[in-house]
Amino acid sequence: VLEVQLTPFNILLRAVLSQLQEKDQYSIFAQPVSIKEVPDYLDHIKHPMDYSTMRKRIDAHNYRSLEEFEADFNLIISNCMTYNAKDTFFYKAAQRMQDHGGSILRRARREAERIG
Ligand SMILES: CCOC(=O)c1ccc2c(c1)NC(=O)[C@@H](C)N2
Repeated sequence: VLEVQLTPFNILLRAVLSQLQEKDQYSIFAQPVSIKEVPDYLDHIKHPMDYSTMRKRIDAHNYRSLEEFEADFNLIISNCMTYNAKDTFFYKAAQRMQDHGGSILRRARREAERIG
């Protein structure tokens, strides 16, 4: 059985990830971009990231700080804005996700300070 240690920090990260995913109403950030669907994606994007990969990193205790978690979130956004042109549905979705994420992460930072 996957023994995932439930530290307060890990519980916080999982809650923040769920709040971010709630804002991804079309689940375009939920899984790695499909190389079948987007064959040239890895020619442009050297560090792909998505929410399922972040969830794996939480369970593997790969995040030692909220900053490291935020860096992966920002990677999702920057990859999307790099690969997709400004007038696309995807680019606009990344802008909205960035706005929503900003306030979610600000609240999380205060909570992380509180639990120490
Ligand atoms: C089934 C077709 O799916 C896609 O082409 C596709 C699906 C999801 C995507 C994406 C493309 N591009 C992106 O930049 C990130 C944000 N998400």
